[in-house]
Amino acid sequence: MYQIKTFNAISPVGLATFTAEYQINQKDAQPDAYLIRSVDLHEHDFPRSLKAIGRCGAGYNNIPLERASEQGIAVFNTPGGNANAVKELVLAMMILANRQVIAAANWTNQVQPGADITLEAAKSQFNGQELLGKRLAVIGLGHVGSLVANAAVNLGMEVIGYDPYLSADAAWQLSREIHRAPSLAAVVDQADFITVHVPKNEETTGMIDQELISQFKPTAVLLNFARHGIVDNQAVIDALNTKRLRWYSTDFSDALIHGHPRVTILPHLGGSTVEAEANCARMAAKAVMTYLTTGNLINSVNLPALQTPFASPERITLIHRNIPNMLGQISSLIAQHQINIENLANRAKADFAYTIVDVSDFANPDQQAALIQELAQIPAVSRVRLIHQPRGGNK
Ligand SMILES: NC(=O)c1ccc[n+]([C@@H]2O[C@H](COP(=O)([O-])OP(=O)(O)OC[C@H]3O[C@@H](n4cnc5c(N)ncnc54)[C@H](O)[C@@H]3O)[C@@H](O)[C@H]2O)c1
Ligand SMILES: O=C(O)[C@H](O)COP(=O)(O)O
Repeated sequence: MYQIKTFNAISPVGLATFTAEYQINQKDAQPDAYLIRSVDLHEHDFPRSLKAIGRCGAGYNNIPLERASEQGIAVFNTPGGNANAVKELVLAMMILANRQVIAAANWTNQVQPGADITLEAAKSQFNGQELLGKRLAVIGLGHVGSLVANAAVNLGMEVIGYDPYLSADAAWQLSREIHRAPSLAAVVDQADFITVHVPKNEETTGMIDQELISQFKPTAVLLNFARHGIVDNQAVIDALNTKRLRWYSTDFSDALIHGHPRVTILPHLGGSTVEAEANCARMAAKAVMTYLTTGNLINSVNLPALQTPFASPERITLIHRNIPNMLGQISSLIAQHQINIENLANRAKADFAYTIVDVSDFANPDQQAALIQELAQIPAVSRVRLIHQPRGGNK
């Protein structure tokens, strides 16, 4: 029986994906895996039993990846699982900003009941503009950015994108009508809307800063539904107050922007739809179950993708540092026990690597335990697991 511990509100549809071999939130259980959303795990101590973290969502800056790898924990996210939900909200926020929807609805609510709110004098203060023909800059053209960009093309907008790391798969998703900018300065030039869809990391923290905002059209609307801190909020407030920016819409609040009349803040709602929450929880549950029962890695963010069918009923998996002679040490220990390697797969991702070794049968349980212990003692190995091929197929 595997033990799953959840943090945050995880969709019941996703939790129902777990089969009978899994218990969820059992009291006093040693968790094999966490299922989480945005809970901040940077100060959290991982129990030794923990082998996997499934992040039901896209962003994983709430998880200490280096420490997870060092402690032999595979971390998974759910790429694209909530992208449509974010796309729809970003489109809504562009329309809200351009049609003064919130201000007009608030005004209507506070006039005397029965007053003629359709009078020209009253309604002309809420005159808006259309999206058709306006220029949208999309920074980051991954799962969310590409959907926003394509939808904006379909709404008749002129779309220009910037993504220096665009994958070939992501490029295939993009409408051919989307222009590609060579730099941040070029993408924001003359844009009516600028929307940011990059992960938060060292490079992207503060990427929308005072200098970049000074190159916006003063009538531009800025949208940040990616992460707090990617946009420099002080620079936004300065630009709004000096009429260098028209509007800021974001999913992330702080004291600097709170209550500003030309800022719309939502309580991190981008991925909060029934459909997106179910998609993400289902994807995370599947990745965690696959990893626990087969050792195969799908959608891991700290370890490489590695999937291989069982070549024999016994499989050893190892998470280790990506340094020379790891495979030499692993295979010679296995050979010392007169055990044959039926298949070996290895792949690295940055400082860590993952190895799957399918081996011939052990002579007895003692030999099995001895080998696993010896492998775990190799310096730079952070986790060794022995997995028996699941019944009912070669997954
Ligand atoms: N508000 C929400 O609820 C919500 C929901 C989903 C995602 N997000 C956030 O949005 C981010 C993007 O989500 P996604 O699913 O599209 O991720 P993704 O990984 O599919 O796409 C991110 C894209 O950003 C690009 N990129 C990385 N660094 C860049 C840089 N310096 N300049 C330009 N482009 C860069 C990458 O090449 C990639 O194509 C997530 O990391 C998460 O933080 C927020
Ligand atoms: O990165 C994400 O997927 C979003 O920010 C959603 O976060 P949430 O799961 O806390 O709503």
